[in-house]
Formats: sequence, C-alpha cells, structure tokens
Amino acid sequence: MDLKEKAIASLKKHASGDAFSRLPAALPKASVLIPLLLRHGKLHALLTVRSVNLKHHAGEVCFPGGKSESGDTDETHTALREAEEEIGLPSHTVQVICKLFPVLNKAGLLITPVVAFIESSFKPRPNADEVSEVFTLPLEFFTKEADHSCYPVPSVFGPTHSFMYTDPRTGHIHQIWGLTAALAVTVAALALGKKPEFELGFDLDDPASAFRDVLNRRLSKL
Ligand SMILES: Nc1ncnc2c1ncn2[C@@H]1O[C@H](COP(=O)(O)O)[C@@H](OP(=O)(O)O)[C@H]1O
Ligand SMILES: CCC(=O)SCCNC(=O)CCNC(=O)[C@H](O)C(C)(C)COP(=O)(O)O
Ligand SMILES: [Mg+2]
Repeated sequence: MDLKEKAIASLKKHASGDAFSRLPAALPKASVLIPLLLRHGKLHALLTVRSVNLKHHAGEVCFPGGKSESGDTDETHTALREAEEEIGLPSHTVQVICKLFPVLNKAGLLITPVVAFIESSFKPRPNADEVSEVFTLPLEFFTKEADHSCYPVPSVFGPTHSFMYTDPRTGHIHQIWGLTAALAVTVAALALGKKPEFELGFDLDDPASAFRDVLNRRLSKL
C-alpha cells in the first residue's frame, strides 16, 4: 500500500459514522474540512489564516469551515460548501475520507471534522472577506516536539497544544493552536499511524472512546 492508501485505511477505522446522530438537534452546528494532499512524496495538510476583519477568531489559523446553513444536507456538505466559499476548492475534486467525532466548543457549537484528500495541483483562491492566506505543511510536523509547546489550559484532549510553523515559501511564521492544533495532531497521529513526540492525550489504539468521553463530558455540562 502507498502512503495515501495507508492513511485512508487508517483514518477510515476512526470514522464516527452516525455515532452522534442522537445528539440534541437544537445544538448549533459547524464543520471543518481537513484537506490532505500529497506533495514531494509526503502527506501535507492545508490550513487557512482568517481575515483580521472577522468577528470571531480574527487572524487565527484554522481549517476551512464554518457554520451549518439551512440548505446543507449534512456535516460533509457544510464542510465542502464552506471550503468552496472560502478558498475556491471545487467540491467535485475532493475525495472525502470520513467524519471524525464532533467537538463541542466553549460557545456550544458542535464542530464536525471532515477529513478529505484534495488534488496536489489545487491552487487556492482565498475569499479575502474571510481568508487572508492559505498554506500547506507536512503532516508529520504535528508529531514533532521541535516547534511545539503546551499551555497548561485544558483544550480538546489534555493541555492546549501550540505550534510555530515557518512557511519556507513566504517566510511567514504561523501559530497553530487550540482546536485547530488538536485536530491536526489527531489526524497526523491517525493518518501516519505515529505517536507524537509529546503526550497525545488519548490512546492511539482506541481514540473513539476518548473522543466519545470528551463529547459526553462537554454535553453533560450543557
Ligand atoms: N462576505 C463576507 N464578508 C464579511 N464577513 C463574512 C462574509 N461572509 C461571511 N462572513 C462572516 O464570516 C464568519 C465566518 O463565516 P462562515 O461560518 O461562513 O465560515 C461569520 O462571522 P461570525 O464568525 O462572526 O459568525 C460570517 O458572518
Ligand atoms: C475552540 C477555540 C479555540 O481553540 S481558539 C484557538 C485557535 N483558533 C482556532 O483553532 C480556530 C477555531 N475556530 C474555527 O475553526 C471556526 O471559527 C469554527 C469552525 C468554529 C466556525 O467557523 P466560522 O468560520 O464560522 O468562524
Ligand atoms: Mg469559516
């Protein structure tokens, strides 16, 4: 099996399917697309920098995504629609792999991560109202200690991860932290089948129970 097939097989084992379909329907929903691609023989992930003019998370690094709209058929539709709106990613070129367990953020928004492969030749067209920059980086970056630190503040799993990534193409330094870092670390560990050099916060052999526990703990506090 090549790198991409291995990643797909491994990620599919952790698909949440409809395991969370009985959650309160009234919860506001959002989706993020975690776009993976092959570049120079390695798995990469695509991230965006949010416009400084946005009301929420201005200037922060995040995956393409956003809130569910009434016309969306499901969480995957939301992720693909948002990615098309924000970075001009044509939905029909995307190979959706799976949905992971949703995460409930502090604002009570239920966020479903959708993992997908995109074409290596994809050229982003950022919508300047929402996205100021798009960059890709090797997925294994999120398994290394070198540019990683931890804040002793609880995030999705364990402490809050933070990474400083210097994009060799632009020289820009990007901080990736909080929810986005937690999702990136999770997908890197699952897709590469590799334990990070720092504490992951869940058992790589059985992430589904950790994801379910986190969600149930958050839901019980609603
Ligand atoms: N054309 C536009 N110009 C400015 N802001 C926009 C916009 N389209 C969407 N937004 C805002 O961008 C944020 C992200 O949208 P989305 O969920 O579609 O990704 C939302 O704000 P809030 O985060 O304040 O709700 C939304 O209102
Ligand atoms: C949970 C809060 C944090 O972790 S803040 C830390 C760094 N910022 C992020 O990880 C961005 C988190 N926010 C998003 O990904 C999006 O705002 C969203 C998916 C929650 C909603 O999308 P929208 O585009 O409507 O803001
Ligand atoms: Mg958005």
